[in-house]
Order: sequence, then C-alpha cells, then structure tokens
Amino acid sequence: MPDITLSAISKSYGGGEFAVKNLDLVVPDGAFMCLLGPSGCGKTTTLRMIAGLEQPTAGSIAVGERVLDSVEQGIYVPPEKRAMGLVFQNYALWPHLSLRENVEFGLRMRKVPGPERRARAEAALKMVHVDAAMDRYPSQLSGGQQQRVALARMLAVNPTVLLLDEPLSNLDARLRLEMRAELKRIHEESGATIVFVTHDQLEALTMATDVAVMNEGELQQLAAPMEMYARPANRFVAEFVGSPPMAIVDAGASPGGLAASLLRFVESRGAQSTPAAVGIRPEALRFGTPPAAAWSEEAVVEAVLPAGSSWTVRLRVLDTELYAVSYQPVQAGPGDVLTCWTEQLHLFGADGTRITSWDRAEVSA
Ligand SMILES: Nc1ncnc2c1ncn2[C@@H]1O[C@H](COP(=O)(O)OP(=O)(O)OP(=O)(O)O)[C@@H](O)[C@H]1O
Repeated sequence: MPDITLSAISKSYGGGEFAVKNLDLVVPDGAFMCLLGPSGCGKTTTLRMIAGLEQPTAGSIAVGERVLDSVEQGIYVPPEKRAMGLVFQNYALWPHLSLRENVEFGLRMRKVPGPERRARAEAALKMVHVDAAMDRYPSQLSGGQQQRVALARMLAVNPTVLLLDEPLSNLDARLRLEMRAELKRIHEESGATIVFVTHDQLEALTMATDVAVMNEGELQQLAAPMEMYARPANRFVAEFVGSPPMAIVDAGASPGGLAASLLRFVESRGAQSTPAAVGIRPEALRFGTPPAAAWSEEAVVEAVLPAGSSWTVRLRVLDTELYAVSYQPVQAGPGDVLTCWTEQLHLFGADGTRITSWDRAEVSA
C-alpha cells in the first residue's frame, strides 16, 4: 500500500469555524501514525476524512497515485471502496450475533469460505484475548472486552490500512498497556499502515513511528516520537508532550528572577537570538555539582513526593516554582537548599516557535 497524502485539506461544518485547517500530511507506507491533540483539535475529523466518512471542504486525499477525494476535481470515493479497516471509540457490535459471528461477519461479506473464516475469526479473537468467550453475546461482555472484539473484527480482514479512533479508551490501565504492546506487535507483523487518534501523549510516544500533533485544526509538528519529545517545535507541543509538562518561563520578568538567570546563561553561551521564553523539562533537572557547561541555580526544596520508582520535587528557584523528577532517591526535605542544574534548555521566540539555532549550538558545544 503506498503513502496516504493529504494536501491542503480543510473541513468546515459551516458557521465559519474550521475543524481542520489547510492540513498537509503524508502517512508513509507502513507507518504507525498517531494524530495527537486535545479534545476538539480535529483529529477525529481528519481520520473520518481519510476513511471517506466525511468529505473535505477543500483539498485532496490520495493513496499513491489514486485520488480518493478532490474538491477541485469533484472526486469522492465512498468508504467501502477505500479498502481501509476502521475501529471507532463507539464501536458497534451486532447484539444478536455471538462474538465469533461478529468477527466472521466482515469475512462473510468478503465471501471468505467457511473453514478459513472460522480459523481467521478465532485467530483474531485470540490475538485480543477474548477467545475464551467466543460464543457469548456482546451484552455479556464488559466495555473493554467489546472494544477488543471490535478490534478483532477489523484485524480478521487483514486490512492494509487500519484507522483507529481511541480504540483503547474503554480499557483499564493494565489492559491498555497490554493492548499497546499488542498493537505494536500487530503493526510490526502485519506491515499495515496505521493511523491512530489519541489525546493521550503517552500512548502516542509509546506506539507511534510518527506523531502528528494538532491544535485548533492545525498541524503543530510532525516528527518521530523521541524527536518530538527532545525538540518540540513550539510552545504548544512542548507543553502537550511530556508528563509532568515542561516548565516554560517567560522572559521579561523581574531582573533577579529565574527568567533573568536563564537569559544571562543563554547570552553567555552565545545564543544567536534572544528567546521570549525558556523551557525546562522536570526530568532534565538534576541536583548536585553541575558540569561546567550547564545552567545552574540554588533551589529551595518545598516538598518531596516519592512515587515508588521516581521522586517528584517541588522547588523554589529564585522567584519561580519548578518541579523536578528524579529517578534516584532524593535525600532532602522542605527548606533544604540544593544546587539544581540542567544541560538542556528549550528556547522559544516571540511567536512561540522553537529557536533551533540554539539546539545546534548545544550539540556542537
Ligand atoms: N458533525 C459535526 N458538526 C459540527 N461540528 C463538528 C462536527 N464534528 C466535529 N465538529 C467540530 O469540529 C471540531 C473538531 O472535532 P473533532 O471531533 O475532529 O476533534 P477531536 O480532536 O477528534 O476531538 P475529540 O478527541 O474530543 O473527539 C470540534 O470543534 C467539533 O465541535
């Protein structure tokens, strides 16, 4: 299956508001792409347009050379002719069919012969761990089990493109973790192209090969997960990806404050442009003697919150409260003064975009 290309796609439901604005996006063949963003940012609308369930109001969608939508050329290919598998958050299982029959249904429509149909349905149900309940009816299952059956129903037809809209939202934490690993394995084994909608940044970071972050209908950044985490393209992505979120300190506050300290540091390191804001990830803050090339300040410990494998520390650094996350035990208590330092600062310009010249300077330093 070739790449899926969205060119200048917009969607308005009327009233002048755009659910999706001028979106250019290529989903490479075999990718596991997550569309990530807060509620209402246009992820579902984008997925539904790829599926053919919504028509764009401008732009075009193509798979390889085959145009599926083109507003300009008046082309629209209906969902059933797109050969894509779909699972939505609000999956609909047939209530009068057993789980096995539900999964076999799609295969029956595709005229797959009986024995093969049965084997493929069983294998798919096994994959999502509901094979023990194969002869039950949907009403006898929990929401999470039903969601897994919906996933199995789609997997059974071996689609080359899977479109998934929050398919793990009804699962408890343990099953979610298990299904993330399963989906990743299914992706690797099947070679299918997956487009996955989620508002959960951890889900995107753990599963995707490519993450497209959206906000208010617009693409904010398209990158591999670790690249996005290490170098968020703007303030929105910086605050959305990562937990706890990156602290972003605006320049121009009091001269004796944290912002001034950070600005003095970046100036002393020859930053080519003055940032409007500086970001620090909580897990990039360290304690103890700083390396010569790192920014550091004295910090007053306000609280230490142990969480088993990590320690979250609330600090006051000059005029600002910061959080640090340490994966080593923190031997300190309220009122103690520690030296905190970091080797990675994220610089943002007045328009909120990342100052990339600083990253290059940091790398070459
Ligand atoms: N059928 C519709 N009619 C009118 N407005 C709609 C319709 N569907 C979506 N919208 C609007 O379009 C915008 C984007 O919605 P969309 O469902 O794509 O966002 P989302 O990022 O998937 O959000 P969520 O995670 O909450 O599902 C929202 O402002 C929403 O209210």
